[in-house]
Parts: sequence; C-alpha cells; structure tokens
Amino acid sequence: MISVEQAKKILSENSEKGQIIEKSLGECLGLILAEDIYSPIDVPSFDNSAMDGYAMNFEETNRSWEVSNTIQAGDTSEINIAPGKAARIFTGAKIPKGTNTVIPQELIETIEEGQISYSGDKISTGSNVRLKGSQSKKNSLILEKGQVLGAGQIGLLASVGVAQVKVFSPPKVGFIVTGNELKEPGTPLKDGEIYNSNGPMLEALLKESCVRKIKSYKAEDDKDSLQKIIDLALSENDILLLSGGISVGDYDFVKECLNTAKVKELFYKIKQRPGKPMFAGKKDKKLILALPGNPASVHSCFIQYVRPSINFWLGKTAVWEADHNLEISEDIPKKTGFTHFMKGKKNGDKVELLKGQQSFNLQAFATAECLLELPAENSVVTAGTKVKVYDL
Ligand SMILES: Nc1nc2c(c(=O)[nH]1)N[C@H]1C(S)=C(S)[C@@H](COP(=O)(O)OP(=O)(O)OC[C@H]3O[C@@H](n4cnc5c(N)ncnc54)[C@H](O)[C@@H]3O)O[C@H]1N2
Ligand code: MOO
Repeated sequence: MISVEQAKKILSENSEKGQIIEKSLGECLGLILAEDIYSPIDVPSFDNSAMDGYAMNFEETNRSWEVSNTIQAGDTSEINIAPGKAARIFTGAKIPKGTNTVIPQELIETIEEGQISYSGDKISTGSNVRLKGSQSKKNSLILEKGQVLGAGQIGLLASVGVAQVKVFSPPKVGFIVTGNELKEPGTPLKDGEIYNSNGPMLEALLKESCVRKIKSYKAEDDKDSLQKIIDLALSENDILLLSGGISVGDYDFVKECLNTAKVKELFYKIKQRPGKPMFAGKKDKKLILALPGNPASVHSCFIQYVRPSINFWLGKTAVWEADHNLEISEDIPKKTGFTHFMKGKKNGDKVELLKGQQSFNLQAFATAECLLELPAENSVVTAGTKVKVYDL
C-alpha cells in the first residue's frame, strides 16, 4: 500500500495534457486559454456617451446651447456640431465632431424650445465621455495564456470581437458503475437493493470539472459482461472511471477485467480513508481510475485524484496542491498510518468537522464545503493544528 503523496506523485507523472483546439466562446466556460490574446481593435472603438443627456463643446464660455441634432446608440453617421450648438445624445451613442463633453439631462437647468443651459460646477471638459481605447488598446495584451475562462474573461473577449480562442480540449470521460444491487432513482426498491447515487454524483462532479463529453455505463457483478463494458468504455473515452467492485470480495471483478483489457497498473491501494482500495492504471495515453464503491470513497477519491488529473489535462497548474491551510476547531481522533479525508465546513479562518463521516453516508455531502486532510502519522490531530483543505 502506498501513501497519498506517493499516489499523487505517480498520477502527476502519468497525467496527460489535452490537445490545443479552437473553441467558440459559448464552449469555453471553465477552460484554460492556450494562447495570449491581443485586442484586435480599440474598445471602445469610438468616443461615446456615458449618459443620456446633451453633448457640446464645453470650452465655450456661454453655457447655453441650441440643440441641433439627436444621436442614438448605434447611429453610424458622421455628425458635426457647430459652435453654440449641442446634440441630444444617449448612452453609448457616438460623440459627434465639434463636441467634447456630455451633460446628463438631469443636470441641465432649462430645456425649452430647443435651447438648453447649464451653470453648475459638476461638469468639466471631457465629463461623461468614454474615450476610444480606454478599455482596451488595439494590439494590447488583454488575456494571458493559462488564464481560466470565466464569465468575466468571456465577456472581455466578446467585447473586443474575438469569437474563438485556443484552449486545451477537455477529455472524454466515461464512468462505469458496478453492482447488482443498484437501481435508478425513480424506480421502486426491493429489500437488498439501493439507489445508484454514485452515477449521478460522478456525472455532476465531472460537469463541475468542465468535462462535457461524458458517457455513463452500468455493469452487473458478472465478469463477462463487465469485461465487455470495460472494453467498450476504454475504446470510447480518454479517461475511464469505475465505481465499486475493486475490493477483495468474491464478486469484485474490476481489477481482473482491467488486467485482461491490458491496463497497466500504476498502483492499487492507498493508505487513506475513505477509498483505501483505489486502483490507477494506464492503457496507452488513457488513464483508468477505479474508485471504491462507497459513496464517500468515490467523492473523496474524485476530489483528490480525478479532479487534479482532469485539471492537468485542461492545462491548469498547481493541480495537486491543497486550496488552503486552515486550523481545525476541535481535536480529531483517527487511525494512525492512514491519511483521513473528512468533510468539513469553513468558519472564518478555521475549519469544522461535519457529523456523519461514515463512508456510506451521503447526508454530510449536502452541507460540506471542503475536505480536510488529516496526516497519516497522527493518532489525533489537535485543535488549532493547520491542515490541508480542498474546496468542493
Ligand atoms: N474484507 C474486506 N472487505 C472490504 C475491504 C477490505 O479491505 N477487506 N475494504 C472495504 C473498503 S475500505 C471499501 S471502500 C469497500 C470498497 O469496495 P468495492 O470497491 O469493491 O465496492 P463495492 O463492494 O462494489 O461497494 C461498496 C459499497 O458501496 C455501495 N455502492 C456501490 N456502488 C454504488 C453506487 N453506484 N451508488 C451507491 N452506492 C454504491 C455498495 O452497495 C456497497 O455498500 O470495500 C470494503 N470491504
Ligand atoms: O476505503 Mo473505504 O474506508 O470504506 O471507503
């Protein structure tokens, strides 16, 4: 049995990176940029009004103007405003030639018969004009390679007119849930049967990890049919996950079938709880991770091993590191020699343990915010000790 650190090292040495491909903005959420992006245009690409109001040359000493034009957002015509004149203008509309300032309509003092005036002190030359290039200058670097594309970055790219960017293509991931006892939610249960919670949970975890091409398979605890499904799933995916059937029971065939499928073992069994009998293997460039069937094992092993492997594939950095180092708020007894991953909740700069940590118990998942890592060597981790914390 190897340690958590050894398992992560082996996986980090065997992780693959996705291919660089062009994707449209709508497909980029959560993906990593594989190129630097320079703005192809100035944004704004023309001086425009920040307010609904009136545009004029504010250098003119007489603070009264005749309104000669109306300019709407989207109006592309070249308009020239003569001295002593102003234009009615709306937010986002192009500032006409001959003007340099916009006075919001609520600050205008008199508006009658096409004549406006202003004598206040809130406005100065240039007020309420968004200058060309003030967001992004043409050819300037706006996003760097390695950037995670969230809503803000996608909005910025759209604003400069970029429709497609190079990103690391996410992997195709398949998962096989195994077990005769499994029934799908929504169908009645007989005594001895349980609902398949690992399947929907894995699918959700994969979606949270930006994987979009997901295939799910289901296998009975029967060697021949499991073998067929493993062979098919291996041919259809870049990463294959399995749930259950990896321990030492008479009906645990996953390891044997993976062996028959010529999957090379990277490790089997980690000194951890939950998830001790986890298996990792490779076939060519495909990564195979068999997660012990208890729901807590599936969840914890996903956060510790599957998510970082996917993140590395996506081009993220520091994927094997914990998100925080936080003090625990109480003494936590544990089994020496095993790293424990436990569900917790952040409370200010401390982290609290949740009740219901048993490996079959899913209730605590619903309130958990993070996993705490309790070191293998301790028999108790005392209150105030800083531990590694992984966000869920
Ligand atoms: N004699 C020993 N028995 C066990 C050991 C051991 O070392 N010696 N290890 C235990 C540990 S630790 C774990 S973890 C489990 C892992 O077993 P498997 O990976 O073979 O998983 P299964 O036996 O198929 O299932 C375990 C448990 O999880 C439930 N399960 C399975 N699939 C699902 C699903 N899709 N949704 C919800 N729940 C699921 C299943 O009904 C079992 O209760 O082995 C221990 N045994
Ligand atoms: O390794 Mo297991 O502790 O029952 O999840």
